[in-house]
Amino acid sequence: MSDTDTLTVLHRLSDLLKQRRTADPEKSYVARLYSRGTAKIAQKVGEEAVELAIAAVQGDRDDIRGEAADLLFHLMVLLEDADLGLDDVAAELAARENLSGLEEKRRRTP
Ligand SMILES: N=c1c2ncn([C@@H]3O[C@H](COP(=O)(O)OP(=O)(O)OP(=O)(O)O)[C@@H](O)[C@H]3O)c2ncn1[C@@H]1O[C@H](COP(=O)(O)O)[C@@H](O)[C@H]1O
Repeated sequence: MSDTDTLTVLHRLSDLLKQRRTADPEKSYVARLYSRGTAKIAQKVGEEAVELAIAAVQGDRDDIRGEAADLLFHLMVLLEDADLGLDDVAAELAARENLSGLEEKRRRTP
């Protein structure tokens, strides 16, 4: 696998986000986010999601790519802050395989 392979990049970032838990907030953006707390991290995820949504509507693919990276990065910080990782999310998605979203909604709605 190459250094830019999708899963390799995500795992490398995931490992870095773990290491940053004990880093100096003066020297690391991620450590600063952790030190500002869960509400601040959640706020950043919300902001980045809105920025991505706006980029999607405007339709500039470079902007969409950049904003999607910002959102994914901050989402991974949020997961690490919650003691969760991409593996947990992948397991959730795997459990949903073979069940259509429409069928899931039908089962949920009385
Ligand atoms: N992928 C990213 C990444 N993407 C975006 N960002 C930062 O996210 C910030 C978002 O910009 P904003 O203006 O919204 O942030 P802000 O001004 O601090 O926000 P407010 O506090 O004012 O709300 C910018 O500072 C970006 O540089 C990232 N910072 C770090 N990483 C990765 O995380 C690693 C560890 O980073 P450090 O912890 O800083 O060493 C890096 O090596 C990168 O791999």
